[in-house]
Amino acid sequence: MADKGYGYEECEATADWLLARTGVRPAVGIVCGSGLGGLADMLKDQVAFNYEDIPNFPQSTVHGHAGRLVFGTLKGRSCVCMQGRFHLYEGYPVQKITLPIRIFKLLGVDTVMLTNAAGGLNRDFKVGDIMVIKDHLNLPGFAGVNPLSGPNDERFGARFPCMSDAYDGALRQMAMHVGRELGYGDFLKEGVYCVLGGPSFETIAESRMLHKLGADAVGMSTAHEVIVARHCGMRVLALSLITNQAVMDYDSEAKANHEEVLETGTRRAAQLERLVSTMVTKMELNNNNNNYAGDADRGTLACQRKPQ
Ligand SMILES: O=P(O)(O)O[C@H]1O[C@H](CO)[C@@H](O)[C@H]1O
Ligand code: HPA
Repeated sequence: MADKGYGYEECEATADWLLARTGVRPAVGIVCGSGLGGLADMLKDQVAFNYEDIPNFPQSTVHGHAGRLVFGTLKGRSCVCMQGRFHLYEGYPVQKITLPIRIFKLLGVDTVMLTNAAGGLNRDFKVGDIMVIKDHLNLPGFAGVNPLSGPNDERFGARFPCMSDAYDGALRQMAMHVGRELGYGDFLKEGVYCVLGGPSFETIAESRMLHKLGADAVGMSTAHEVIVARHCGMRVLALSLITNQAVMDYDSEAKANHEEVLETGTRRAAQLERLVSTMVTKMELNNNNNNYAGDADRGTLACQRKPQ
């Protein structure tokens, strides 16, 4: 594994390289979805690195993914933010696109907040809705494309990690609560995200099938990152911005396109940023009073056995 460029030693070398260049010790790691890179601009006292300068890091190739790793503070809490993520369709192995999540872990992150742009499959969803992800369907995983494939390194986590608790219940509850408090009740939803390999958008038959399988939204990211984050014991919150309706009628004239995805991102960016930043504030407060203590640790202990 190590010779492929995404083993423990590579992650450690990258984490050490970053830690030597910033005093920020992040507790929260944020991943920005397509068109949602403005989240990184919320960080104060920034120390930023271009992906091309970071050893072992993949390069962003997708419009709407700037390719910068930004350290800083959000309402006083130390964070690191990926302004741009990697996708299977960019040609990287799934282990490489999720490498930054393992680097988050080695930087000291314990909570990962992921965002993405997704197509709505649930007919009750509208463009502009924010969906708190409660579960996922990993379709590439059905074909053996799983970031944990290959030798397992116990320093990250167990061979067979549990995924029934992938999306932290307390954080989801907090997102719904904070969202309603911010007045987002009308466009805040909960649902199941389905990841596909992309880059082609879905056919009508595929969208209908995914909906029948129980997916509320479809995209080309996130689930792999979640699997890796949970494998190494971080707790996870993930939010989808419904940027377009998946086309499900043969009469429809609509055509999915990346420009619409980015436009919707721009329109809802401020609200999404506010939701994320308010949550970070509350998490900090609740570290003291435990109201929103995540269930990740319990889940991890239940699911992972330490090497004997
Ligand atoms: O999941 P993010 O990175 O937000 O991007 C989504 O937007 C792109 C399609 O427009 C795809 O890459 C899809 O996964
Ligand atoms: N399908 C897949 N990925 C997406 C979509 C979609 O409709 N919208 C944004 N990302």
